[in-house]
Amino acid sequence: MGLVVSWWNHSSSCALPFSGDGAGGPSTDIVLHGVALGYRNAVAISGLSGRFAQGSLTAIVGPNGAGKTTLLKGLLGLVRPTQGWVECRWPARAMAYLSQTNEVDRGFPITVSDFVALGLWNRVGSLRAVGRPFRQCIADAIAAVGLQGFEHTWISGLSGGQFQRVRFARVLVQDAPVVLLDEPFAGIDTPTVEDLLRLIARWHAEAKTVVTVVHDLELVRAHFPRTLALAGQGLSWGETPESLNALAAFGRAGAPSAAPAAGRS
Ligand SMILES: Nc1ncnc2c1ncn2[C@@H]1O[C@H](COP(=O)(O)OP(=O)(O)OP(=O)(O)O)[C@@H](O)[C@H]1O
Repeated sequence: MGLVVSWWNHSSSCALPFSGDGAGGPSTDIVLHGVALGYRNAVAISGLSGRFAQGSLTAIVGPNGAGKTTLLKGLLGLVRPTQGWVECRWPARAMAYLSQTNEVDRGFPITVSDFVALGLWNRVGSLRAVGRPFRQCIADAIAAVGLQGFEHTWISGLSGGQFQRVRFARVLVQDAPVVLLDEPFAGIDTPTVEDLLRLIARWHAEAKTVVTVVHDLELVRAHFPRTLALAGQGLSWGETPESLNALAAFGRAGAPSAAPAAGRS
C-alpha cells in the first residue's frame, strides 16, 4: 500500500486548484505557487514560487520590510495569500513557530517549566495534566538549553538570552517536523547564539525542515546551506552564496537584480 500524504492548502480562494502536477513530492514539505501576501491594501510579497524540501535548512534574508515575517505567517496560514497558494504537507499545528521576541509578553506570571510545557499542547491536549514522561521531556529540554536549576524561576526574572533559551526549549518539546524561527538571534549574547545554532543544527540532523529569518549575513553564510533572499518579491532562492550575492546586488542597485525567484530549497 502506498504512503498517503495529507497536503494542506492555504489559498487565496477555496476555488483555486490543488496542485496535481506532482509538485508536492514526498521529499517536499512546503510549496509556494505564485504567492502574494499582504495586509488590507498593502502588498508585502508578490509572485513568490518555490519549495522547502523536507529536511532543508533555509535562512530568509532581506532588508527591513522585505516581507520575511509575513512569509512565515503565510506558511502558518496566519496571513492568507491574496494571490496564488501555499501547499503544505503539515497542518499549522504541526509546525513550531518562534515569533520575534518583542511579540512576547514577559510580564505574564509563569515559571520556566510551565512555559516550556506550553510546547506540549499538541501532544497532551489543552487543559490536560502533564504526565511523568512529559515532565521528563520538559526537564530534558530545559537541560538541553543549559538552564537546569531554573525550572521554577519566573520568566520575568530571566535575562534576554536566558529567555530565548527557554523559548527554544518550548520548541524542543513540541518536536514538530517543521520549525519556523523569526529573528531568533536578535539582541542575543554570543554564547547563547552559539548554543542556539547548535540546536538548529540538531534539528537539521534530525531531518526537520527549518526556516529561519536572520539579519546577520555572516551567520547565514556559516550555518545555513540554503537561503531565500526577499525584497517584496523573491530575489534568489537556492544555495546560500548565490542568494547572498543576489541580495548584495539588490543592495547596490536598489532594485531586483534577477527575475523573481522560483526556488527549491
Ligand atoms: N499587521 C500589519 N498590518 C499592515 N501592514 C503590515 C503588518 N505587518 C507588516 N506589515 C507591512 O508589511 C510589510 C512587510 O513586513 P514584514 O514585517 O513582513 O517585513 P520584515 O522583512 O519581516 O521586516 P523586519 O526585518 O523589519 O522585521 C511592511 O511594509 C510592513 O509595514
